[in-house]
Amino acid sequence: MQARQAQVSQVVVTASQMRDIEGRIFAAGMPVAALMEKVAGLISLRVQAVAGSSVGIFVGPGHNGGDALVVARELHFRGYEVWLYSPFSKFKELTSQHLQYAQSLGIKCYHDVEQLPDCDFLIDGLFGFGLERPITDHIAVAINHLNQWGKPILSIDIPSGIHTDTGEVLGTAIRATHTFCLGLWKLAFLQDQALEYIGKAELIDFDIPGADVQAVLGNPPQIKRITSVTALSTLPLPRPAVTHKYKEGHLLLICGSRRYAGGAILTALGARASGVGMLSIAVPESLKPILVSHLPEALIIGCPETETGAIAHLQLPENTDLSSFRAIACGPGLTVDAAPIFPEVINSEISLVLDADGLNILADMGTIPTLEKRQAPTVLTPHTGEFQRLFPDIADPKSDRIKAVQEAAVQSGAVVLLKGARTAIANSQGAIWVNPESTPALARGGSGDVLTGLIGGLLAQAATKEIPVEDIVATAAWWHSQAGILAAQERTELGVDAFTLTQYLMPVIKNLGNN
Ligand SMILES: NC(=O)C1=CN([C@@H]2O[C@H](COP(=O)(O)OP(=O)(O)OC[C@H]3O[C@@H](n4cnc5c(N)ncnc54)[C@H](O)[C@@H]3O)[C@@H](O)[C@H]2O)[C@@H](O)CC1
Ligand SMILES: [K+]
Repeated sequence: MQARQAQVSQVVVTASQMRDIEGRIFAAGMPVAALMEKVAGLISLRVQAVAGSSVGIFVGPGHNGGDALVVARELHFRGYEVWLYSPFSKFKELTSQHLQYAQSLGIKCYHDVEQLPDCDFLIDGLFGFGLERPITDHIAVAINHLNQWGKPILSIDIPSGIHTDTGEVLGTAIRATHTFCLGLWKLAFLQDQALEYIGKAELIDFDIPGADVQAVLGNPPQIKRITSVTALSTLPLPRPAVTHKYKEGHLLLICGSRRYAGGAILTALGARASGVGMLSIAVPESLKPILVSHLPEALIIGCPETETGAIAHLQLPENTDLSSFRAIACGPGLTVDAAPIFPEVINSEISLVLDADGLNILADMGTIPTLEKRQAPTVLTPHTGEFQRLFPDIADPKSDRIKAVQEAAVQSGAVVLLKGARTAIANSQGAIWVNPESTPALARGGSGDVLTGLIGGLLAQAATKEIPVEDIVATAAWWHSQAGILAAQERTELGVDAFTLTQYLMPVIKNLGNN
């Protein structure tokens, strides 16, 4: 049972994949009406957990409307006052039958939204994954009207008007306070632009057979949600009983400038929290004392600096070159004046994480031709603005972030992590991880630096193991956001400065009982 839940919670589908999965279930003999009855029964149980005794239910022409009508009937029998609103005159057959039966029970159906009586909450069953074109005319007017009521709205499957795959608003959309996603997570639930319409999201598992999911999505599926199970499986825990510091990875950070000393410290604290065996930090010479005072365990490499206080060139200790390290993380606080060190960094033959000014310098050099020279794995961690500078020829990440990050990874050969409310990570084969939980508390200067250090530290520890780089990057993204969530729970969303965030990384893992 738990294994099934763990599997279902990782799965993400598009509308067409959901339709194919549904088609297989029906072809195998499950009656359509029986499935609707089962699913809507589960929804009505969840609805009853919401306060209120009178409900307005919006009914669409397809099976989303059919679900809504079964819920209406169930709530009616449970003693709720139920009113229906439907602007349609034609319905799919099953939906039409449910409407007829609901009306025979005395449940009123209004065609004009203005006639719908005042009620405690609303249920949206206008459109599900069958929405195929923008909502216009009187339906759009009605949706805008309902949004202004200020009542809780519970959407069935997806808020009506949201594109199931891209999360775009097609014309207009219901702003739900709560959405019950049916069967499997739809892609829109992982697209930033849909989040403010979805409200609190909940999956209603209705026992879709794993074989049907696998037959349609493949094994492993191309898009996966990161969960605590997937994240923990790649963490370097437990450590082997016999080991030593170099076996647990040696990470080189290249970061900081006279102007941005804090970025170097935060990156280093993120790396420290990863548990990495050895940490070396290359900074401009003048930053050395402050780094030493914050990270007494690290080896601080003071480098000659430019007039502006950036690293002028990498001056590694004697008998050391870049191949002495297992991974490099480079960028936070560097300023673009550190560009002259880049050819050496890019030519290194170990895993490389680039962030912040590291990405800006890469964009100036030309992302794709520059990365072609690299043999070892590269990880890029842009936010939307950096992404657009790195990949000016790729479709706007604002309209479909998941497609954009996928294209960027395929074209560049790098593992690309696109930061956002739902951070997405893609590899060069187009496989994607999306982080399904985060907090706006992390929208704060310096939290990205912490992530860069954390990714670098985990990569350095994993360098000799056969864990795909994108899995490690996904784990770091999950860990980082869970620390933000935990910190926000204890300190509010205003209390999660980047330093505080570093202090919550360990408790996340400890809470899971895996120390
Ligand atoms: N996938 C599954 O396994 C299950 C699906 N069920 C429900 O079925 C839904 C999908 O049902 P349908 O395929 O019937 O699709 P929908 O109910 O989402 O809507 C499709 C209907 O809306 C019309 N339509 C689409 N866009 C429109 C627009 N912009 N303006 C006006 N009309 C528009 C179409 O012509 C069609 O009649 C799911 O979202 C879910 O609620 C559940 O009943 C049971 C299980
Ligand atoms: K809906």
